[in-house]
Amino acid sequence: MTGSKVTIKNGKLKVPNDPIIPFIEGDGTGRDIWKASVRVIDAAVEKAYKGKKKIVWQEVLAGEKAFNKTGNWLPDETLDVIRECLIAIKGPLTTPIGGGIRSLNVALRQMLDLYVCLRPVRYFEGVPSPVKQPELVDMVIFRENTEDIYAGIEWAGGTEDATKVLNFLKKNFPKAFDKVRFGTKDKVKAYNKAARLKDASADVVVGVGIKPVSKAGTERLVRSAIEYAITQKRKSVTIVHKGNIMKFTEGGFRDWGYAVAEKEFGDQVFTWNTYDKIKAESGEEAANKAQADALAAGKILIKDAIADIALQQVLTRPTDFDVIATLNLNGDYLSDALAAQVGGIGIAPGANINYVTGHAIFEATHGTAPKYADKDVVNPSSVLLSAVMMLEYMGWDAAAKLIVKGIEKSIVAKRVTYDFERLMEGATKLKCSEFGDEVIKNM
Ligand SMILES: NC(=O)C1=CN([C@@H]2O[C@H](COP(=O)(O)OP(=O)(O)OC[C@H]3O[C@@H](n4cnc5c(N)ncnc54)[C@H](OP(=O)(O)O)[C@@H]3O)[C@@H](O)[C@H]2O)C=CC1
Ligand SMILES: O=C(O)CCC(=O)C(=O)O
Ligand SMILES: [Mg+2]
Repeated sequence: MTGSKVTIKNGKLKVPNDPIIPFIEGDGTGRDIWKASVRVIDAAVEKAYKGKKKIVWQEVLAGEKAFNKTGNWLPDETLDVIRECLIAIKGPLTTPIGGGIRSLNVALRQMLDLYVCLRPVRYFEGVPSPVKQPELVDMVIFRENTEDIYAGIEWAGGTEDATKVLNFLKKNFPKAFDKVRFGTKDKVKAYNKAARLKDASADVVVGVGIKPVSKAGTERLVRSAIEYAITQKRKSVTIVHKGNIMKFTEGGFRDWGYAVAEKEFGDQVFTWNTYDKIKAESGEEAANKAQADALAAGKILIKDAIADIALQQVLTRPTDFDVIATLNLNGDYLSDALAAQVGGIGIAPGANINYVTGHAIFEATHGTAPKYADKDVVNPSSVLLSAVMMLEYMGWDAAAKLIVKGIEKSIVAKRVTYDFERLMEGATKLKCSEFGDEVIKNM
């Protein structure tokens, strides 16, 4: 195989003119999207650099294609190649619900310790939206990508392991165990009797999960979000959490987040913690003035919001949100919900990054959309914009800009895939591959 590897030295990426970039095609619609996208990426690089730069694609297997060819859902070789080459791009991979294999997407993020799931959400002119002013939406989600529910510590209800965990709780943390509503036969029986249920089974079947959230894991995520806000000249970082209910995981995330902001970024930021302190000591007016002065001086505002109200306010007051730092599950919900405001999941890109090792896998926010698989109809823009993020990460901004230009012009001309066409008046419906052609034409 020709091509050279991307390397990293002293935290700086070195990208050759012929970088080997591993790609995973993906399951379901991943197949359609990849075919359309790779042509667009190659065309943009060719147009921007006239043959001086060229990506050398190397297919690596994961998901159904890997299983069918090798009997392994995620072959070691795939990990080895991505580890070596640093930067990769992937399509979505199917995860069964309830049982079966655990998520391969999550496995890749875990194994390469890609702790930031970066999902920018911005409006493109002409995109159909259910909100009145979608152009006000410009947010960047930093979603923690290795802890919380992604740690995957769960035991299936009714198994020996779940019983062991429940017995451990019963013995060591009796008060906590008491809160497990149907954790004993007596509780199940008493309820069934009171409810006069015919099936008076007293089986104890409780699925148990543990959600770890660490100080170190929180700090590296929030640090990355603040560094991004500073370098990209953003106005605020909002820590989104559910710390009122889960005090030591989500609440810990909030507190450690504020602490790392104050300790490591000192006079570059102004936090709501500081605001509260000034308010307690000198009153509200003084606190308001301190905050206004700090923002006028270009400091980044570090604030927080509880997750449920945050989901409402990103919709009703989008300008209050800029960079968002949040835990895994909140970030998962937020990224799909926010995508809806700016045209939907068909135009929602993302990246999974470890800023220390330089490893990064770029991928759309959406999944495999199985009902559309192999029909050549879905919108490839999420993967195309993920490729834009990848090219920017590589420092190939000129090629990135061409893809954005191509997408923008295609949307303004109302030549779009089904997801946009069904919401736009007078639009022409294009297939996934035809939209790819249109973007190339418009670059
Ligand atoms: N990173 C990854 O690899 C991810 C994988 N998944 C996996 O994908 C599978 C399917 O998940 P599901 O919950 O159905 O979510 P999906 O994101 O796959 O699809 C949900 C809906 O979103 C719309 N959609 C998705 N992709 C596109 C696109 N490219 N263009 C236009 N519209 C699109 C379609 O809406 P409509 O019906 O309105 O046309 C589709 O029915 C599951 O196995 C899940 O685990 C899920 C998320 C991420
Ligand atoms: O891995 C999966 O199947 C789902 C992942 C997901 O929803 C996401 O990354 O947003
Ligand atoms: Mg998701």
